[in-house]
Amino acid sequence: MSSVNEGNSPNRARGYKRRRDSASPSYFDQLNGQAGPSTLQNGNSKTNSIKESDNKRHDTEPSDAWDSRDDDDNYTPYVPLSKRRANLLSSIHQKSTVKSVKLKTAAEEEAEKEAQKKAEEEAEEVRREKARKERTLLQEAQEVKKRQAEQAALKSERDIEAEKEAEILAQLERQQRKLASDAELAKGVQYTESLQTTWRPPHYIRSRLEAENVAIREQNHILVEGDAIPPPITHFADMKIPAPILKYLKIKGINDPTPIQIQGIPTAFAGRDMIGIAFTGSGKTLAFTLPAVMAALEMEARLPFQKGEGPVALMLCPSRELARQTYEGCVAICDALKEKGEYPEIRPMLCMGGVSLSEMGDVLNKGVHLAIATPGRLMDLLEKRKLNLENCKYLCFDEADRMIDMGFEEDVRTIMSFFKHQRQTLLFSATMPRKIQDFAQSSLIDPILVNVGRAGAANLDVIQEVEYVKQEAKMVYLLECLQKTPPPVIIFSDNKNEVDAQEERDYAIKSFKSGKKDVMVASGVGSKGLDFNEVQHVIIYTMPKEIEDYVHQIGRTGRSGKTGIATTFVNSGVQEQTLLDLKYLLMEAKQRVPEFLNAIEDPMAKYQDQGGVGKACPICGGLGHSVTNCPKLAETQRRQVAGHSREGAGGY
Ligand SMILES: Nc1ncnc2c1ncn2[C@@H]1O[C@H](COP(=O)(O)OP(=O)(O)OP(=O)(O)O)[C@@H](O)[C@H]1O
Repeated sequence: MSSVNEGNSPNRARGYKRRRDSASPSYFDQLNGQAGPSTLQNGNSKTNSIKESDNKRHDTEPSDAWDSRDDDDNYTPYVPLSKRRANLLSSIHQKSTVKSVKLKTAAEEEAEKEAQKKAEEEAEEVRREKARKERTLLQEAQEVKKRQAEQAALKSERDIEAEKEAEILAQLERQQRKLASDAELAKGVQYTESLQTTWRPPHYIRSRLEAENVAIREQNHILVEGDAIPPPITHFADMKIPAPILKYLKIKGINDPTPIQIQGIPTAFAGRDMIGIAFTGSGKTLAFTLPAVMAALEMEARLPFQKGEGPVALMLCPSRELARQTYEGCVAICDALKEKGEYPEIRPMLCMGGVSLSEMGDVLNKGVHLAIATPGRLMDLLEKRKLNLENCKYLCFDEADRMIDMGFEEDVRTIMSFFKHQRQTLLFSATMPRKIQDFAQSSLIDPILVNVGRAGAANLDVIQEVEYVKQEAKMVYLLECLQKTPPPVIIFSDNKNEVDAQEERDYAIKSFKSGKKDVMVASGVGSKGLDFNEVQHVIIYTMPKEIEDYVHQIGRTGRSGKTGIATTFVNSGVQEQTLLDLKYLLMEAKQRVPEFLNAIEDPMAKYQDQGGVGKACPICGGLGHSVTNCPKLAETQRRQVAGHSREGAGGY
C-alpha cells in the first residue's frame, strides 16, 4: 500500500521515469517484476497490466509529457532502489532455499514433520488448558452467583418469617392490656415508685461491694435485670427471719436457700416488683410465701387485724391442687411462728371451689392475713363482699404464665379492680416465656427479673428417657417401665378415660402424697407446681402437645436437689413439631437424644446460625419452632374461637 502512495506522488513518479530512462533496462525490469506483487496488493493481473502499459509509455511518449497522461491504468508505481535490491536478493535467496529443501533427506523431513506435529500438539494443549481455565472461572462465577441467589432467597425467606412473627406478636400486644385495675387505667393512675418496706439487709451485707454481689450471683447462676437490685443473701439467718421460722425450715431439711431464694427473698422483702423464673422443684413457693408471711406479720404488729379486714397478701394459683398445697405451706410457717406465743397469729385462708364459706368463716371472723386463691372463687367472694382487697399490698401469681395466658387475663383484671392502693406484684414460674415476661414487665413498677436457668428449660436433675412405643404396645411397655424404679411413680396421660375423674382427684392426690398409694395416674392439666414426696419416676404415657407441659410433668421428679427419672412414650401419633421441641430440650439438658428424634430434620435449622431458631419461641418457650407455628398459640386461638378459654384450668 505504501508503495502505491509513493507512486501517486507526482515528483516521485517523475523521478522514476527519469531514472528509467538512464538505467539498464534488464536490471530494472527485473527489480520491477519482483516489486509488483510484494507492493501492490491488488494481485498479479494488475501488476502485469501496469508492466505492459509502462513499457508502452516508455517507447512512445516523451519523458516530460507524463503529467497530462497520469491516469491509473497506465500508472507504474515507483519502487526505490534499495527496496528493489532487497527484493532481488530475497528472490535469489528463496530460489536457493528451495534448492536446499530439495536436498533434505527423507529422515530429516520426517523429523521436521514430527517436530511440527509436536508443536501443534503443544499449541493445542495450551489452547485446551486456557479453555479449561476459562471454563473453571466461568463455572466458579456461576456457582458464586447461585450461592448469592440462594443466600438472598434465604434472607428474604427469613425476613418474611420475621415479619410474620412481628405481626403476630404485635397483634397479641394489642390484645393485652396492662395488669392494672380498670379504675386505675381509666384514671390514668400510674405508680412510679416501688412499695417501701421496713426490711433492710444486715449491715455487713449492705456494706458488701457490688462486685461481691455479682460474684455470688454468678456462683449460683442467677441472672438479674433491673435497677437497684437488693443484694443476694446466701443464709436464711441473714434474712432477718424470725427464729421460729428458721427452726421450722431446719426441721423440714431446708438449711440453705436455693438460688431463686437467695435473690428472690431479699427482692420481695425489699418491696420490689419481681418476675422470678427458676426450674421445677427449685423452691419458688418458699420464695414468695415467706415474704407474704413477713408482710402480714409487719402489718399485724402495727395494728392487729379484725373481722372483715385483710388480706395483706394475695397468692393466686391456677389450680385447686396448687392452691391447697401453697395454703398448706403457709399454714405450716404460720403455725411455727405462733408456737411459742412470741409472735402474733397470722391467719391464712384458702379460697377456692370446693371449700365452703362456713369453712372460711372462722378466719373471716377474725380477719384474714393471707388469701391463697384460685381466680374464679376469689372473684366470687370479692363480688359478694365477703372479702376485700383494701389493705392488700402483696400480690403474687404462682405459675404466672398460666394465669396471664390469653383467656385468663380478664379474670385477673377483674381481681385487680378490687385493689384500692398500690401493691407489690410478683410473678413466678418455671416456664414463663419471653412474651409473658415482656407483658408483665410493662405492668410492673420498676421490676426486677430474677432468672435461674432459661425459662422453659428442663430441670437438670431429671434423667430424661424418650422411647418409641407403638400405640398398641404402650400398656405392656408401661408395666415393664414400672419396674424401673421403686415407687412413688406418676403416670401422665392426657386421655380423660385414662385418668381419674375430677371428683376423685383430691382423694387420689391425698392418698399419693401420704404414701398410701404408690402410683398416681394424672392428667397434664393438674400437674403444674405440685410437690410430691420424692417421686422416683415420671412416666409420660401421652406426650403433651406443648413442650411447656412436658417440662412441668417431668418436673414432678428431681425436686429439691434429688435425682429422678422421666420416661416418655412417643410414636408416630406425636406431631413432628412437638418432637422437634423435645429434641432441642434434650440437647439443651445434655440428655441422650434417641436416633428417631435425631433423624427429624428441622426446617428452620438453616436460620440457626443467623439467630432465627435456637431462640426460644416467645409464646411457649419451645426451641423447635417459631411463633408462626407455635402449638400453644394455635391451641389458645382454637379455644378462643370455641369460647372455652377457661377449659383445663382446674381452679375455675
Ligand atoms: N432451700 C431449700 N432447700 C431444700 N429444699 C427446699 C428448699 N426450698 C424448698 N425446698 C423444697 O423443695 C421442694 C420443691 O419446692 P417448690 O414446690 O417450691 O418448687 P417450685 O420451684 O415451686 O417447683 P414447680 O415449678 O414445680 O412449682 C419442696 O418440697 C420444698 O419444700
